[in-house]
Amino acid sequence: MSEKLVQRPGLLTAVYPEREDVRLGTLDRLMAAGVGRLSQLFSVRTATGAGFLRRVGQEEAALGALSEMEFARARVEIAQRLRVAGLREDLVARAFALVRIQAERSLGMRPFDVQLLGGLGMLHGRVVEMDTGEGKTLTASIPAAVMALSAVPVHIVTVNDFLAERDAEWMGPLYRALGLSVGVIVEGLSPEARRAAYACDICYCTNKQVAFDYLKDRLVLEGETRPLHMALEGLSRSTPRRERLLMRGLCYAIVDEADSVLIDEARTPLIITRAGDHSGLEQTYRRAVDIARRLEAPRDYQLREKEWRVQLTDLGKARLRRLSEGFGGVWAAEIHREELARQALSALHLYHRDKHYIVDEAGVQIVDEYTGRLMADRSWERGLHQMIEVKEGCEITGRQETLIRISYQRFFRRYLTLAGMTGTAHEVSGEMRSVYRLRSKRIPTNRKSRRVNLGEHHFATVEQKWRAVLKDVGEHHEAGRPILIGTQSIHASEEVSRILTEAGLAHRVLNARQNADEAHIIAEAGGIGRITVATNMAGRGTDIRIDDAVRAIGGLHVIATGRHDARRIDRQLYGRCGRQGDPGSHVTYVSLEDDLLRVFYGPRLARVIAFFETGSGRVPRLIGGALTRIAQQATEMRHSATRKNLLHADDSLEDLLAFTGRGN
Ligand SMILES: Nc1ncnc2c1ncn2[C@@H]1O[C@H](COP(=O)(O)OP(=O)(O)OP(=O)(O)O)[C@@H](O)[C@H]1O
Repeated sequence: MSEKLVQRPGLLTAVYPEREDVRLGTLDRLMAAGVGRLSQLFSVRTATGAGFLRRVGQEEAALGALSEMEFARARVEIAQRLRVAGLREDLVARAFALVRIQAERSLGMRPFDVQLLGGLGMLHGRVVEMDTGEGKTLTASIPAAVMALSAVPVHIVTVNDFLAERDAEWMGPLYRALGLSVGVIVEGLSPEARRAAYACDICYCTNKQVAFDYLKDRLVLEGETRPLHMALEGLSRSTPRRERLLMRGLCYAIVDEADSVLIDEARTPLIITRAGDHSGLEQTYRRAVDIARRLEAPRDYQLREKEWRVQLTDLGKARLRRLSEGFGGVWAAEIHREELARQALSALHLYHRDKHYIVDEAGVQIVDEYTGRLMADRSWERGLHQMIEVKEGCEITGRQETLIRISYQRFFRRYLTLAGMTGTAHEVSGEMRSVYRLRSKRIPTNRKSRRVNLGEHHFATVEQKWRAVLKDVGEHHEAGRPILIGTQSIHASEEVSRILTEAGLAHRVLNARQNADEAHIIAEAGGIGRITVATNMAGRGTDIRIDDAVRAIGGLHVIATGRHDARRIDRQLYGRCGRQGDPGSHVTYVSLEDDLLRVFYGPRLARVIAFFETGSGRVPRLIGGALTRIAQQATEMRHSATRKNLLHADDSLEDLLAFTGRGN
């Protein structure tokens, strides 16, 4: 049994007893003064593991025997003591017991031992890895409640509005019964509503909303964070800046799907902008796309999909010069001219409609490659977005002027204590440690997993893959089992939908274009005979519940119709079945024409495809498996290396995908 140091949030409240004072500026100041170090001096040791569970068990027996009145009194007393003494082991164990009892009473779920251990890990500022479906939502509520009882403002950060709302509503009765308030921040809330939600003891939000609100607060503070200055201002002005702040600082956060937020999104800069002047630029974008359409591969340029860039050849450069002769302005300078051409060629040939973006009445909207969701107010930088708009014949949006920016990586490092949870941490635990100084902890499953892996099947062409998928669907559908078919893009989901319709199989589709009914589709996806086709949207966080009738015939069957660049994303999809010890199975179908393999191996693959194409197109497992594994692992390593480089070179942020927050 090991012993761990625990930060003592009691100190924070002791220094600033008025909780309203624990504000952004104050906290930055506290951090600068080295509160982290100070609190370690006062820190206490908490046993982990079996000893802790035993202690919670004893406290639970004592608290459980109390009358309702006595229980309420005990709750107030625990909170008071936590506020004064901080997270002392005996108090933490008592608080955990309190939350466990209350969760059973308010939610009908008694946290399992493994959930208590997960909660303890997060209280220690760890990223806990708990298998998909093990109940992370309930697990997070335990450290959240304990921190909140100790008067530390808590943010629970989820990956989308849907989950933020769902989790806040689901866990709400528990918090309220503990005397804690709970708020939720979603897109489109007014500043007043935001302020009210952040003022709650526990606030559910998305990574994007919370980071933008932080940026807005920084704009209000205009870099001024000295508490003395702010106090004076409070006396002298009728509307001091402090009143205009949205949050109460960055104290303790639990990041759900930590690998997605802290790793996949780490390099995304968040930017607050104001409309800039783009007169004149519009013509430039149109000309760039026009010229790019006249350039030909491979003579004038080469597409380097693997490195995600376009390279102009010498012939292409000369042609570009001739085609832009007489345009003057930016076109006269070789470096700008070529940059414009490369951007326009990327817009035309690297970014594909219904994969990287969709076009609807709002114009060009980016689709997140990991979550499959639309990112309504995100745009590509350096004119790329505008050039895609030209390509698609949409109205060109204005170029924005940057007011302030931050990356997720920098933002999350500003929390006094950061914790996280995910079903898939181990592939990126090293990265999490080096970038965020976050250690990860693996929590065992509550019950033995009954998820069956039916393996990976390889086919030469996409056509042949779809045929095999259809056969698989037919077999499992006949048995009555609900089926979830995971696809890599909106386009692929619609292709599968077409094939199923032709085969006369009723189904529902969930993708960024058809998401109005998301909650309803998910609620029904586990029913007998249901077929659901989805993009990665049905990956993380989606809880497909099944009943006893479905359990009896083998549970949910998940069909992955390709492999993602990152193995974690595949594992998230498989995790939709076999939850909480339920039965379930998953199977993967891959074709040598899939993007992952096509991009990695390039034209070399054509000969292999031709060799296996005859008949059913089946590729022997040894060959197909090796080809897929090598491509996936190498791609994953390349992404990881790119991320590391980017994090070290902040300047490169300019080149990347950007949010353009539209402020309030
Ligand atoms: N202690 C418990 N007792 C009974 N049911 C529980 C308990 N904890 C969780 N569950 C159930 O387990 C299911 C999965 O919970 P949840 O969606 O939080 O899992 P998850 O770990 O977040 O999954 P994912 O990794 O897929 O997001 C839910 O239906 C929930 O009701």
